[in-house]
Amino acid sequence: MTTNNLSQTGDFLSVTRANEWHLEPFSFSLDNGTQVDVLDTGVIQFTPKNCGSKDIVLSSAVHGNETAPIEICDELIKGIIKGELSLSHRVLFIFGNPASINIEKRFVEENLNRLFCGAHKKGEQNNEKIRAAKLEAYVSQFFNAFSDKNRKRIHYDLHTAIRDSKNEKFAVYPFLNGKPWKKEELSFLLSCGVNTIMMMKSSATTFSYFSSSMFDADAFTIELGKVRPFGENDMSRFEKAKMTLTQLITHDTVNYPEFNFADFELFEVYRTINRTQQDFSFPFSDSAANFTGFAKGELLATDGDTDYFAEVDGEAIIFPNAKVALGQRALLTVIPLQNKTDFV
Ligand SMILES: O=C(O)CCC(=O)N[C@@H](CCC(=O)O)C(=O)O
Ligand SMILES: [Zn+2]
Repeated sequence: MTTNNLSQTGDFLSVTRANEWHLEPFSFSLDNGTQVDVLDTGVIQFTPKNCGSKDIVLSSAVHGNETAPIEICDELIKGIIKGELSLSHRVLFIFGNPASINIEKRFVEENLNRLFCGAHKKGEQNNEKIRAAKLEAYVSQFFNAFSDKNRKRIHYDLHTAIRDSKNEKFAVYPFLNGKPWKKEELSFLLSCGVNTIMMMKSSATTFSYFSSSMFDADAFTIELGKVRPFGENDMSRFEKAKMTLTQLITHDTVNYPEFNFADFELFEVYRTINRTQQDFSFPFSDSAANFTGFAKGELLATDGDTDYFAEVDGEAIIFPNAKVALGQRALLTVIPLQNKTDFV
């Protein structure tokens, strides 16, 4: 696959995989007048003739082995380039870490999703840190291109989880620094088949927190299912998400069914447990699913000489990973959201 026939095939994923860390920018336009700007490997910007009212970033492959979201975005990009989908808004697609797609791993040297908000500047440089800096720049130019305060900025960072989850699809709502959560965004997520939302309580160096905090974008990390290799995803399980994303980018406005708290399971982070010692372990097996609750007093994790016990009944585990780098998050725990008044 060469870059020359991208305009015929729409196969930007293959172009991206053939150019792991860098691709010279190039542009072309579609018969319907949409401008296509390839900004780098994995980064493609679509500007329809009428720019609409939304600036939408859809990222996948921030972790290379999370293939279902890559397949969804690949299909959307192909549909747009082939003229089967007609955009109503500006859209920036990002395949975050192409080299990690090729090795079918979460990352090459370092977890890209811990390197945003300037974290890439710290310590010895590597390809993932350089990539994080570039992705920040592409997203910044995309959101800053229009100064109109009425435009709606959106960033959905699409992932799949390493473990099974009791609630198969769930979203991380980045910490909003005191601003209220948006019912309309939750209705969008529900339409994607995501009824479980985790409200974060502190800043992070994730991609979604970057767009949320720097650009006031409605941004989420969305976990659409479980990590599986290409070819092993049951794409019917992602149909609602794909259809809802298609509507989002091709319709001027989308009306979701009326918001109802009863349709959701809302959680708040109770605490974050970091791995600080080589000797870090969980008492539960690798098959323990996300959202498994523990009784007060049950052991949750051991970090060197420190044991962490559940402090409240029902404290539930999310993203347990004993192999993270020292200093990084090895476990989140959540409890049901206590205060449901802070919504608009
Ligand atoms: O299943 C897992 O352990 C990780 C799945 C994943 O990649 N989750 C994201 C969440 C990011 C956030 O907190 O917004 C991550 O860990 O980067
Ligand atoms: Zn991920």
